[in-house]
Amino acid sequence: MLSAQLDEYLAEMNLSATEQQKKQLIGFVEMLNKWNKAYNLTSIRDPQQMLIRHIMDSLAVSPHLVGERFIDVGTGPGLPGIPLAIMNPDKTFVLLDSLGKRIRFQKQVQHELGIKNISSVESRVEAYQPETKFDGVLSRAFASIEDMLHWCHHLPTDDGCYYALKGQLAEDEMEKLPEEFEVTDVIELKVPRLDEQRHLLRVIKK
Ligand SMILES: C[S@@+](CC[C@H](N)C(=O)[O-])C[C@H]1O[C@@H](n2cnc3c(N)ncnc32)[C@H](O)[C@@H]1O
Repeated sequence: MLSAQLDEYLAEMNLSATEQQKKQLIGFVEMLNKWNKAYNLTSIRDPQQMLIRHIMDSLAVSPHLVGERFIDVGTGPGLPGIPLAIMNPDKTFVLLDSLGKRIRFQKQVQHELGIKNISSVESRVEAYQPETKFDGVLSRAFASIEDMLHWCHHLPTDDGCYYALKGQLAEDEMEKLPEEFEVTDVIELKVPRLDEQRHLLRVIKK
C-alpha cells in the first residue's frame, strides 16, 4: 500500500529512486510509526500521512540542493535530513538536535536501514563547533529565519547558503532579515496530495 503510493508520488515529483532507496524511505516511515508512541517523534499518527507530510515534503527540497556537505538543524527525528540523505547518496548530512531521544532514534534508523551518509549530533545548534563547515544549512519547522541565521551563522562555508523549508510565506519574517543576508530564491514547492502552501527559501550572506 505505502509502496504503491510512494511510486505514484515520486513519479508526480519527477524523482527516480532505486528499489533500495524506496525500501529505505518506507522503512523510515515504519520506524517513525513504531517508535512514535514511546519517543513522541511526530504529531502525525497515520503512516500514509507521514509519507506525504514528512517524506514527500522533505524530498521536494532535493532538486534544489547545491553542494555536497549539509547540516539539518533542529532535525527532530531526521526531517528533512534522512529522506534527503537516502535520495542523495553522493551528499553527506549531519543531523543535529538538542534532544537525546531524537538522536537515539536517528542512530537506530541509520543502523537498521544502513544509511551511510548521515551522522547524528546531540547539541544545541549555537554550541556546535564543526571541524569542517557546510555547503548548506537546512531547517524545517525549527525557528524564524531571523533566529535561524542568528544561531547558525558559524556553520556555512563562505559561499555556503541556508535553506529554510516554510509553509505560507511570512513577509514580516523576510523583512526582519539582518542586512548582511539576502534571500536569493523563494521556491514554491509542490507536494503530492498536500493542499497547503510550501516554500523553500534560499538565503546567502552578502
Ligand atoms: C518542531 S521540531 C521540528 C523537527 C523536524 N525538523 C521536522 O520538521 O519535523 C523542532 C526541533 O528543533 C529542536 N531544537 C529546538 N531548538 C534547538 C536548538 N537551539 N538547537 C538544536 N535543536 C533545537 C527540538 O528539539 C525539535 O526536535
